[in-house]
Amino acid sequence: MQVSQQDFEKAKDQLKLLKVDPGNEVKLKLYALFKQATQGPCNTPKPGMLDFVNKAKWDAWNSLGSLPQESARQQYVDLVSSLVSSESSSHVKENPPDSKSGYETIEVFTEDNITKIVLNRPKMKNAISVKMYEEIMEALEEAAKDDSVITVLTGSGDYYCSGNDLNNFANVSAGGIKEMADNGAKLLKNFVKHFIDFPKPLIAVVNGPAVGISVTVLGLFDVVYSTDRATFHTPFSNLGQSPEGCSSYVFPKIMGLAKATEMLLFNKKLTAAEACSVGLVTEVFPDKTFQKEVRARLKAYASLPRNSLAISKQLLRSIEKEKLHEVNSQECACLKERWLSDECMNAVMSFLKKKSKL
Ligand SMILES: CCCCCC/C=C/C(=O)SCCNC(=O)CCNC(=O)[C@H](O)C(C)(C)COP(=O)(O)OP(=O)(O)OC[C@H]1O[C@@H](n2cnc3c(N)ncnc32)[C@H](O)[C@@H]1OP(=O)(O)O
Repeated sequence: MQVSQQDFEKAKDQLKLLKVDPGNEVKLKLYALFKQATQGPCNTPKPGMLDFVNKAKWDAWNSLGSLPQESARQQYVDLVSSLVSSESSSHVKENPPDSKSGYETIEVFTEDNITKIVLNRPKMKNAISVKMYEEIMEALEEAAKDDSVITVLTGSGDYYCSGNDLNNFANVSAGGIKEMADNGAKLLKNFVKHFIDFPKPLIAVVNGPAVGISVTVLGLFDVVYSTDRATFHTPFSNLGQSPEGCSSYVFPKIMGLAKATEMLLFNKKLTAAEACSVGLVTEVFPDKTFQKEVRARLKAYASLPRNSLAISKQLLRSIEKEKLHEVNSQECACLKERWLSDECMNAVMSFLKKKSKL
């Protein structure tokens, strides 16, 4: 049976209304089928090697070969309807009643004097997209001003956070790679600044593995609680990159130069127990009782006098603030250069290639 134009248009509209991100691989497939259905086989010139996004799209479309337009249309409609039905059968979590609305990539709510910021891209292991960097900064600004006593950062799903979303490097703007690196460095510097300057006690509730920038900024938190299931990994050298989040300064101070070197240069992944023994993590809890035990601690801390806590935090942190801003600037300047290097471009390209199974 042929798919009518009406069914095809309906599928297009349904796709726009999907709440759950179908993932890059599926998005590429949908793109390719749509192009094939509307324009026939791929006949445009192949984009350049470094134009990651358009190259991945071109490859996906080209891989459909001479698939008839009618079959592409059918496959497109089938794929959209399978996404719609899997979304309606999956549990799409509603925001809790007191949650602050308007965020796409995080959830924020305040309860018992605690503002909780939850990284909410569980299918992507809470990788930090550009949008998520921006939303976390906005949420921290709001939390700094609201009535809460303490602020908590945690992840949804099985991961705490898989670090920078490597797709951030795929969206090369018209200004080219240099402009992308400039913008990335500005964004990163501002992001880390929000942690350096945060005025209230900031607590990380590390609910699962943590990678990259989600690990490095832990040195700027006041307390880090972790499940025993978590690991702490900063694979910067694997990616041809260099440390950020002030870790080049804070990690050696916390754990000594040798341990910091193992992590930041040689990609050593720490277990939660190891991270605790070197002082990066404050306390580790069995995964089974993690949430319950941590909740009890947080509730107790949040009942302490607000101003006293904020003033004491300033006393503990203010001596280092200027130094931290300086380190942040240096790290971002260094990373900007790294992002333009062959070492980094090849590593990122290899991750994105594997992802889109090219
Ligand atoms: C604006 C620029 C600021 C830059 C700041 C500097 C920051 C530096 C860093 O943070 S460096 C660290 C970067 N992160 C990584 O290198 C991790 C990459 N991801 C992985 O290695 C793995 O995905 C994993 C070990 C985190 C999890 O592995 P696994 O359990 O096997 O799950 P999947 O790989 O299947 O993951 C599911 C899904 O999520 C995608 N994904 C996960 N993490 C990232 C990521 N960091 N960037 C992009 N995409 C990520 C993964 O590809 C899968 O997607 P798919 O379902 O295939 O579409």
